[in-house]
Amino acid sequence: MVERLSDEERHAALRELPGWSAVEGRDALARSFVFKDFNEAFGFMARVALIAEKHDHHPEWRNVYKTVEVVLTTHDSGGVTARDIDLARAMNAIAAQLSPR
Ligand SMILES: C[C@H](O)[C@H](O)[C@H]1CNC2=NC(N)=NC(=O)C2=N1
Repeated sequence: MVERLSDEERHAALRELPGWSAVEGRDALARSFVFKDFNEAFGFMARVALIAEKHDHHPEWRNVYKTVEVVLTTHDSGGVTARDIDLARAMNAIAAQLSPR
């Protein structure tokens, strides 16, 4: 099983992850992505889904129109691990490709 990150490791990782923050009362990370429209939001989810399957690591997420709310945690480990940091980084990269700011 993958080890949970320490508070220090999690904070250090979050500093390198624009848009992500720690969830209150739970060992998890969260970010909201807002896209141009539903098509972009769903395109984002489709791309992320392929990566999630490939790495066998899946987000908790919710889509409403052009917004995708994501929570990342490693269920098997009961908290945030390097697997969540990797997926968060991949999500930021995909989102940046879809709607560059
Ligand atoms: C059996 C399978 O490998 C596990 O259940 C995987 C699937 N996807 C997962 N996703 C997440 N976020 N955490 C996990 O612990 C996890 N475990």
